[in-house]
Amino acid sequence: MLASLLSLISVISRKLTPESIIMSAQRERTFIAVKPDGVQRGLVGEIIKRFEAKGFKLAGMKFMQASEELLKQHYIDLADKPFYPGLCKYMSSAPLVAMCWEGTGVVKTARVMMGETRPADSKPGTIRGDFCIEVGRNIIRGSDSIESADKEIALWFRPEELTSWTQANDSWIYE
Ligand SMILES: Nc1ncnc2c1ncn2[C@@H]1O[C@H](COP(=O)(O)OP(=O)(O)OP(=O)(O)O)[C@@H](O)[C@H]1O
Repeated sequence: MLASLLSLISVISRKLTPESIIMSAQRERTFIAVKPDGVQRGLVGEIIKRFEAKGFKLAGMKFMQASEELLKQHYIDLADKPFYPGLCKYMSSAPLVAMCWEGTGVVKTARVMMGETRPADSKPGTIRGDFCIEVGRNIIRGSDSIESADKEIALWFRPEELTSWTQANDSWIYE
């Protein structure tokens, strides 16, 4: 009886540490997609490996062929660019992997890990710096701000498709 009571107190106190409450309030998420060229070149595992090794948590993932309408919505801020129609058509032409990653500073850090839009400007060690040479086939997409991340995650995922790392179970709570 005493042992169960102590165990219950231990579980409650682990769940309600000030750190876990702060992490829950500060949870940051970003939208990442391995583009059709990244999927076709077999780079999905490599990209997931880099994000996991860095310490980010995968909160959602789907392998899908997106509609051109979804891509037009996703890239709406680029609607006046000459490459916009081709970009939306290409991105919807074959399966991609849409992901939601979570962790402190994930929006900014993911952009650093990706490299620059133009592969030629991307340093070795970044995803685009290591694996591609064409701007129109630059393997990966990542949200450029917390506001875009929120919009993009809502566009690509239903809430029930995302795991909440701070609530799922004991071993998933950040400490
Ligand atoms: N000049 C260009 N010609 C062809 N495609 C381009 C050009 N500039 C950008 N793109 C494509 O459009 C995508 C979106 O452009 P954006 O300026 O938002 O770059 P990004 O934020 O680095 O990339 P992404 O949005 O894919 O994460 C680029 O990743 C690239 O694939």
